[in-house]
Order: sequence, then C-alpha cells, then structure tokens
Amino acid sequence: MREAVTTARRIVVKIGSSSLTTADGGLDAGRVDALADVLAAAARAGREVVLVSSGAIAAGLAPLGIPRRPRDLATQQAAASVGQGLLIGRYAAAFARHGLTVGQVLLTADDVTRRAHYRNAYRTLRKLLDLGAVPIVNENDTVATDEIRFGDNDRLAALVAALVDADLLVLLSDVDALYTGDPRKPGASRVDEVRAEADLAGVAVGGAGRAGVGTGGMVTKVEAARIATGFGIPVVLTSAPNAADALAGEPVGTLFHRMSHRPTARLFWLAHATSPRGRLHLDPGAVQAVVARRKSLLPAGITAVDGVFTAGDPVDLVDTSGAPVARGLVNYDAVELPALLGRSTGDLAAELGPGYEREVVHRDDLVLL
Ligand SMILES: Nc1ncnc2c1ncn2[C@@H]1O[C@H](COP(=O)(O)OP(=O)(O)O)[C@@H](O)[C@H]1O
Ligand SMILES: N[C@@H](CCC(=O)OP(=O)(O)O)C(=O)O
Repeated sequence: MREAVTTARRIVVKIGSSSLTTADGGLDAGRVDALADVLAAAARAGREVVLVSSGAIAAGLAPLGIPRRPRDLATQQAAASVGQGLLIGRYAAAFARHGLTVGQVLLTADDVTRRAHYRNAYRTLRKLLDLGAVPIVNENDTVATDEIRFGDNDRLAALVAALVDADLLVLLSDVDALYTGDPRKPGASRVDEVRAEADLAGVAVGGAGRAGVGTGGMVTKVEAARIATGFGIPVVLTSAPNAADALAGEPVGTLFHRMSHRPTARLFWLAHATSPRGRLHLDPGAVQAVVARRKSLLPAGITAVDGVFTAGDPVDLVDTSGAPVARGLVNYDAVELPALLGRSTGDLAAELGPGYEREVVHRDDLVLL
C-alpha cells in the first residue's frame, strides 16, 4: 500500500480525452460512468474530489461532422463549445446515479496565474466542495486564445492541485504507467516510482498516443508531475481502468513522490504560472551569483534587456546562450534599465540618489528554473 495515497483526503483526478472517447471519436458513456462510479465511491468514503476532465474538443467533433481533431483554433473552439456541454451533461447524469451534483468550472490561464483571479477560482472550488458537489474543471477552450491558453490539461491539473492544496494528484491516461520509452515500441519497461529527477534520466518521453485525440503525450504529464511534486503533492500516473486501485493505494502505474522542499506558494506561482514580460541577459558572473550563491541581481551583472515591462512584473534571467536560469519580479521599468547596466549600485546611488541602490531583482523575489 502507498501511504502517501491512502492518507490523501483532498484529491485532484485528471482524465485525458483518449480515455473518454470511442475509437470513432464520440464520447464513451460507459467510460464516463465507470469514472463517476470510482470518484463517487471516494466521495462517499469522505474524500474531497476535484475532477479535471479533458474531452470537450473530442466530444464535439462527431456532432459537427468533423472527422479528426482540427488544427485551427477557431474549429477547436467551436468543437469545444459543442463538446463541453455534452461532456458535462454526461457527467451530471453519471454522478446523479450516486446522488451527487457536479459543478462546471471553466478556467483560462489568467484565472490561475493572476493572484486576484486565482483567489476567486479557489473560493469557487472550495465552496463547491463544502456543499458536497464534485467540481469538474476544464480549460475554457471557447474563449482561450493561443496567448492565454494552457493547451494541455496536465499542467492545468497540477496547478489546480496546488490551488486547492490537494494531498494527491492522479493523472489518468490511456497508458497504464510511465515507461522507459514509447510503450508502442518493444523494449520499454514500466517505471514504478520516481523519487528524484535522476530517476527520469533514462526515460524517453514521447508525444500523444492515439493520433488526433490526446494532445501532449507523456511530455506534459511528466512536466505536470514535476510541478505538483515540487509543490509537495505526490502524483500517480496510470490508466482509467486502474483508477479505483490507484486511489486505494495499490501499486499500479507510476508513483511520483513529493519533493521534500516545498517552495513558498508565492515562488511556486512565480515559476509555473506567470508569463515573463521580458528578459534580462546576465554575464557569467551574475549567473554564478544568482544560481550558485542565491544572491540578488544587481545592475552590474546585466548586459542587455528585452521586453516591455514595469516594476513588479515577472521577467526571465537568461545566461549568455539565452537559456532562462531564473524568474523574478523586477524592481525597475524596462525603460529605466539600459542606463544602469554594468554599473555598481554605489555609483548609481551617488549619482542618481538612494532610490537607485535597490537590486534589479531581490533574491526573495527570485526562483531558479
Ligand atoms: N515514456 C512513455 N511512457 C508512457 N507513454 C508514453 C511514453 N512516451 C509516449 N507515450 C505516449 O503518451 C500517450 C498518452 O498521452 P496522450 O495521448 O496525450 O493522453 P491523454 O489524452 O490521456 O492526455 C500514451 O498513449 C503513449 O503512447
Ligand atoms: N481542454 C481540452 C483538452 C486538452 C487536453 O489537454 O487534452 P488531453 O491531452 O487529452 O488531456 C478539451 O477539453 O478538449
């Protein structure tokens, strides 16, 4: 038995499109019912369950006569508009068989990245749970444009798990575990447990399984597992038919253990749920100071600035090859910085006043990537 699972009280379960649709692309009522049965049993046992369900786009294709998942955003949005209604209707009927009410929660990236918004989203989810309803979350695909889109629900599920402070995240897919390589090819073996990043060293993660149904494949699931475990939330990755065993703590699928050091909530959101407004290019000494010695970033170590931002915005700190090494909240507007680059804070303060002694990014507002 997995203790991290059996003791979990608040659980976020994410199910992918490939586990909810039939081979010809329609919504599979039998599979929706089967999932509702498992989650209703967990709720009856006193657990709080939040379901993150994909499937809106897939469910909308057949009714609109569209043969396969469209590439263009407008058709995806139209399919999601039709499919989300069908999906939630199907869930409502499935949970009603157990006397449970469902509540639909459609989120955009903005809703969980901006502080004022994610407090709102949290309040709604918390209230639904207090009222004994099962929140069913999806991305608000019909209004989400490319810039504000999560695109994959694995990451959305990890952020929702952090948002509601879940004890466990269960990712249900059409594959029963993480494998060392693409399970459709010979030679791949199952990974039972992941305790540290090193356990993923030999693992080749690939794209989506059934063409035209799922989206992110294993890449987004492993990334979601990193986000959740980094927030102290263990993750079980398995297939939908294993859901009951997974929730019971049976050794099915892959268990990603929680990482011991939980970052502060503020830095977690900074790392995973903000979009940088600009980039500060660091010289090698500044990279060393920020990454290895966890120092604040001073103007002297910055060689160039890109982007349009104002003080308080998130920016990425990039090394000489342009790779991001950290994200932080900047203390200056973009237009102020060019005149300060490469100069010591002492000189700047003497010349421009004590206000210019401040760090460009304070170490308390910095998170390594
Ligand atoms: N290392 C791996 N281990 C397991 N599955 C993998 C791996 N690499 C690629 N995959 C593929 O990822 C698929 C699951 O992703 P996806 O189709 O996006 O599912 P979902 O709709 O559940 O999000 C599996 O069917 C599998 O073929
Ligand atoms: N929001 C989209 C889901 C996108 C998505 O992540 O799909 P999947 O990879 O099947 O979990 C939908 O409902 O169709």
